[in-house]
Amino acid sequence: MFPIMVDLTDEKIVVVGGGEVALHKINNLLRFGLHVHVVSPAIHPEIERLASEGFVTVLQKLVEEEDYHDAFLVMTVTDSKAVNDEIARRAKAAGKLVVHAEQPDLGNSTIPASLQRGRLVVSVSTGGASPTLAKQIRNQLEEQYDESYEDYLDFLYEVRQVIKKVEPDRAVRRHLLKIAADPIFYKDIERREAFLHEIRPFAHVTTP
Ligand SMILES: C[C@@]1(CC(=O)O)C2=NC(=C\c3[nH]c(c(CCC(=O)O)c3CC(=O)O)Cc3[nH]c(c(CC(=O)O)c3CCC(=O)O)/C=C3\N/C(=C\2)[C@@H](CCC(=O)O)[C@]3(C)CC(=O)O)/[C@H]1CCC(=O)O
Ligand SMILES: NC(=O)c1ccc[n+]([C@@H]2O[C@H](COP(=O)([O-])OP(=O)(O)OC[C@H]3O[C@@H](n4cnc5c(N)ncnc54)[C@H](O)[C@@H]3O)[C@@H](O)[C@H]2O)c1
Repeated sequence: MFPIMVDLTDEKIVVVGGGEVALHKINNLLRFGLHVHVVSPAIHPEIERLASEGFVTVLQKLVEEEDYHDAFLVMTVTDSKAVNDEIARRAKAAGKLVVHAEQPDLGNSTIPASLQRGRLVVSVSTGGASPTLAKQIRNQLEEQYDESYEDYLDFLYEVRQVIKKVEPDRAVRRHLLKIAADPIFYKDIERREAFLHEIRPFAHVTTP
């Protein structure tokens, strides 16, 4: 399995099935600010609530191909293996990302356990061996990478944007970016401001 970050902001995501597992998968997608389409005759009350708040669009019916033909990502989480298999087969043939929540090798993607601190995302996959272990490792990492990383990553992002703008020389750019990643800037917030102050004056200089 190849790890990759995918921007799903403007993509259609369809979850087929509206039970407990669908709810879990939907909540995970919502954590990343995504909108989700759900197709299922039975809908978990919590999914109904999310729909009433506009986070989820529900089609309360048995799934048909037209419900996911324009989707980018399809998750099959019904309690019918035959239905899950059929959707996975068709959606994969149509070149879509497919998570088969019951038999992962019939899809082409799986969801890792993840933690998010602003721009920092850490995800853990066990290749289907043990989602529970993935969750345990994620929980351990959650303690190491606490909420303070959110601001720290914003600082690093800002530094990177400024340096990319002001420094035309690749070697110098790399050197400056390496300095920015010194752990001292994680620990000492005042130094962040000082560093930004040092590099910012050149930010208005544009290269022709
Ligand atoms: C990581 C996480 C992400 C998320 O879903 O958000 C995730 N599953 C989570 C939890 C979890 N899932 C299950 C249990 C019960 C214990 C157990 O069965 O082990 C628990 C534990 C719990 O709930 O505490 C049952 C289960 N899961 C799968 C099957 C089918 C099979 O056997 O492969 C069955 C059996 C169904 C049955 O009983 O028939 C399949 C998949 N689950 C995956 C991801 C993908 C592989 C990721 C990897 O290996 O690293 C994969 C392959 C496909 C996919 O769904 O993407 C999330 C935890 C993180 C979090 O909470 O944040
Ligand atoms: N990947 C994971 O993390 C994970 C974890 C646990 C279980 N599972 C698997 O997920 C599946 C669902 O589990 P659950 O507990 O949510 O089941 P559930 O019984 O709570 O929900 C099943 C849902 O599928 C819907 N459904 C059935 N046929 C349908 C059809 N033709 N079209 C659209 N929707 C249809 C039902 O209306 C219902 O909402 C099971 O196969 C289970 O083995 C996966």
